[in-house]
Amino acid sequence: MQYKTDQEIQSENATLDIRGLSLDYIMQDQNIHAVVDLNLVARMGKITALVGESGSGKSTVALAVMGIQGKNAVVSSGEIYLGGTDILSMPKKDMRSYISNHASIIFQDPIDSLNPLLTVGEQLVEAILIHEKITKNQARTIALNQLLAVSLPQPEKLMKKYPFMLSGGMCQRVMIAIASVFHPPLLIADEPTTALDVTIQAQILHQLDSMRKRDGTAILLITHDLGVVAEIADDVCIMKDGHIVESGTVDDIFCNPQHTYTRQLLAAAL
Ligand SMILES: Nc1ncnc2c1ncn2[C@@H]1O[C@H](COP(=O)(O)OP(=O)(O)OP(=O)(O)O)[C@@H](O)[C@H]1O
Ligand code: NI
Repeated sequence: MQYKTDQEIQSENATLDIRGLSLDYIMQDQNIHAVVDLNLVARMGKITALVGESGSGKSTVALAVMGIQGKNAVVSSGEIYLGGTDILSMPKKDMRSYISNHASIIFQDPIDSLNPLLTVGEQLVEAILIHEKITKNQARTIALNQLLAVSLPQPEKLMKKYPFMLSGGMCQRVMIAIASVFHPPLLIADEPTTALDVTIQAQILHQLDSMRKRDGTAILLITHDLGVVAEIADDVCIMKDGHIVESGTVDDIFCNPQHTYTRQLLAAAL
């Protein structure tokens, strides 16, 4: 019998498996080492929280996985396995469509993420038609169901509305509906509730959790909020200055933190 290494065991069920990723932003007078030799796994049907102070490199990781990092970003080493394939080794043109079939991202500011000139219905139908060869009417039916799935009432009316007519919480639900329309194996949520009222935050997190349960989506949740992490995450990665300083299950991190920085974060959150 062959024994598996820790890395192999960790990689099983890994929808996202980042190995040794280093990414620099090239600036005129200096290079910023935004991500340094980073390893991170997001598992199917689980929520992995990526936590760290502002500027530690969390969003850079998210953008790199989506292939939408800034033009001045250079990956100097590492692999990003998405659904088992290293996206960094793909030709650029294949990479874009591969990523869009495997991953979605939602951001902090849902209103900015929607197109102000199109109705909710038009944007949802458009997103559906990108992924499925069906008629507009069929796409409309799916769109209505998607809105119901994120607990938005009166979806018929909502389809005709423009983003500015909705609250921030409703916009974020619409974003989740759009992001989950093709049941992506991976959803990245980059501080999805930071801009929302506390009461709405819990509802949005609940939507992400039901997506994980319903579709088996692996969710990478970027957040500052350790309370949210304790409540909803399965795994946690603690990031500082471009490095993952510690990772483990929620129990590992909260009950038995190894790194000084993790202890400081926990102490600050009490
Ligand atoms: N396009 C860019 N060009 C140059 N530097 C950048 C660029 N984007 C980000 N940075 C720098 O890279 C580092 C990591 O930024 P990043 O946005 O990934 O951090 P973050 O952890 O998401 O922070 P926050 O919690 O504030 O969102 C920071 O020093 C930031 O200033
Ligand atoms: Ni960020």
